[in-house]
Amino acid sequence: MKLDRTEEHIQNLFNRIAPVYDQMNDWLSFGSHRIWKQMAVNWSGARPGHIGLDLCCGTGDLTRLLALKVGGSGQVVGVDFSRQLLAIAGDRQPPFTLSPAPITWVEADVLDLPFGDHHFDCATMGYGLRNVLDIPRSLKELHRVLKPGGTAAILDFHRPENGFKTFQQWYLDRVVVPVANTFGLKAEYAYLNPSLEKFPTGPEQVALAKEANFSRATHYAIAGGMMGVLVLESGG
Ligand SMILES: C/C(=C\Cc1cc(O)c2ccccc2c1O)CCC[C@H](C)CCC[C@H](C)CCCC(C)C
Ligand SMILES: C[S@@+](CC[C@H](N)C(=O)[O-])C[C@H]1O[C@@H](n2cnc3c(N)ncnc32)[C@H](O)[C@@H]1O
Repeated sequence: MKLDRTEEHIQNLFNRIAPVYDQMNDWLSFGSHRIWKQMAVNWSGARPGHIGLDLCCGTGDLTRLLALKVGGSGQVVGVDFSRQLLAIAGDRQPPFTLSPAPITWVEADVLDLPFGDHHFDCATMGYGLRNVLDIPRSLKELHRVLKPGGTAAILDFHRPENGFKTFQQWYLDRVVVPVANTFGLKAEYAYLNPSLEKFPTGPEQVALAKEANFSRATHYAIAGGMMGVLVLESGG
């Protein structure tokens, strides 16, 4: 399947799936995506009082988890260029809990962030890196806005090199796409499988992070290798 890769195409795709995005993720992963997102936030290095950034925040799942981590003395910014997903994020109340950090929602392109250099202590990016048009530029922007010693965790799909690869391909094509089709979103979800073919492997992501001047980069395969988390440190 040829990927029509323009920013406007990606933006429109996510604006179209916005009404069912969260529900589809919960149904199709049996809620497991929430565990994977919590793992990414736990690996992000976020601490109380930090200024945190969630890139490609969508409806704000990781943004709210980051807000819980940095707490009332911290701040969190969620960035996305899908106005429809951001609207859902802004409407959702954080889960009842003690003083999560205030969240600011920003509609912007993560390839051209509207923030100064070295502003954030920590960052997350959940299922965004595979969808940006320029992965090296996205990593360089992330490095630019992180403080020296800042940390980040990037969660996304991972193409396993084990028996789960066949299962993952089957599940995406034979379960995810037919369910999406019931909402008239067959093409939008059919994009998933081929997008994995082009996505850099864990070791390739580590190499790209080093080229973006991150001092430390480690990739952890999770969920049987069907997902992965790239953990970064921006260096002194
Ligand atoms: C939260 C998840 C995916 C987010 C996501 C990312 C994208 O790039 C998309 C592109 C186009 C349309 C939608 C998305 C999108 O939702 C991961 C969970 C949801 C997945 C749709 C389901 C993935 C299932 C795994 C391959 C296998 C799950 C095994 C299991 C626990 C039975
Ligand atoms: C699969 S969703 C992930 C949403 C959320 N992080 C989560 O884990 O559920 C991918 C998100 O990336 C956003 N996105 C893709 N490219 C972007 C870009 N260049 N700038 C800002 N947002 C972008 C899309 O609008 C979409 O909200």
